[in-house]
Amino acid sequence: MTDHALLLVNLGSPASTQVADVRRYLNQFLMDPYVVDLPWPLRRLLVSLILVRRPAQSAHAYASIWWEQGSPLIVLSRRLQAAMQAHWTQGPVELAMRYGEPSLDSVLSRLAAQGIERVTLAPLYPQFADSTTTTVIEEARRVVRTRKLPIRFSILQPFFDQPEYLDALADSARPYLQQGFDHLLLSFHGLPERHIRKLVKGIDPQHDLRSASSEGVSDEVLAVCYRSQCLRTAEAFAARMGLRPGQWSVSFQSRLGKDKWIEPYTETRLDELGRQGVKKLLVMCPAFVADCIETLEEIGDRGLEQFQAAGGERLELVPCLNDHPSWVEALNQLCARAPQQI
Ligand SMILES: C=CC1=C(C)c2cc3[nH]c(cc4nc(cc5[nH]c(cc1n2)c(C)c5CCC(=O)O)C(CCC(=O)O)=C4C)c(C)c3C=C
Ligand SMILES: [Fe+2]
Ligand SMILES: [Fe+2]
Repeated sequence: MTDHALLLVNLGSPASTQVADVRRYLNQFLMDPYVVDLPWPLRRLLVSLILVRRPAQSAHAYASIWWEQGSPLIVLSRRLQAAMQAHWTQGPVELAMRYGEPSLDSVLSRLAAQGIERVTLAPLYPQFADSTTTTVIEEARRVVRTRKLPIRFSILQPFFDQPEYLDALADSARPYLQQGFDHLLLSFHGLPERHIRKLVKGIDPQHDLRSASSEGVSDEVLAVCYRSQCLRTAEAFAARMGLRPGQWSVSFQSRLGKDKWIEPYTETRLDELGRQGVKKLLVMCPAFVADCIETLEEIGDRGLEQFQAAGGERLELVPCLNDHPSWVEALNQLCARAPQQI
């Protein structure tokens, strides 16, 4: 059978580091109601305000990490796509981005024109959030509906606690941990607390968004609570690596706007760790499967400066899974058991 495609989907990047391209990308990204979850008039107003200064700042940041072949996120995702093709024998392996190019619309239309009727859709996010997983699935469904494409989906489920993903994380990080370190910080992308509260309120309105551990969280809450899923990933990783309590901690990065985001903030932890006398800090970012502006610039550049200003000496960024062979194998196994949608 060669008519069953695998479609990897990541977030996407601006077309270039030009301010106009960054503004176009940020506008598409932030006007997504799953990302800025306000009614349209308020969303339009808030995003327009963000677009006054942010595009120039972000363009500068993108320019500092951009590669000759393009955005690291896209280049690394292409490498993963190429590596996956050797494992996925049921049909083509394609890559789409939720924002920017290649769009879900263009890739799904091309697959349908080639006669592909089954697609395993793989949102490349280990932990579930409406602003990442849900928006990919809904956009893919919208394209199929509006273009009347004869495509049926299987969908890769969030894999934050799956042994294949955790083993791949352990394999890719092990050489860095073996070199020795004073502390390991697992920095996940943040999320406004409101995004989680609205999902858990019908299940457990008292769910604690400050807890230090995912222990005792019910399966129902765990299924929708991004923060608990991040904690669960970190705890399982620490157990696999035999880390002692106090040797590692979790934080959340990339806060945007004035809303309350999930804590502790990575910025705060970098200051604390530097002041507490940590000299060699390892940072890994398990919410990202590919290195991107958030890992390379926010942690690798700005995070390092901040850590050193607080008294730290070395900050080593553990690369994301990218196209690590263990991850390629793991992703193939996870995708092979993705449930078919009705
Ligand atoms: C890993 C999961 C991610 C979640 C959850 C997420 C939520 C989220 N992000 C923003 C705002 C921005 N994120 C930006 C970059 C970015 N975000 C993710 C992943 C998640 N985002 C990735 C992989 C990237 C990198 C893109 C790249 O091209 O390298 C940016 C753009 C960069 C910048 O200007 O800082 C913004 C803005 C919100 C508001 C949000 C949840 C509500
Ligand atoms: Fe983001
Ligand atoms: Fe960021």
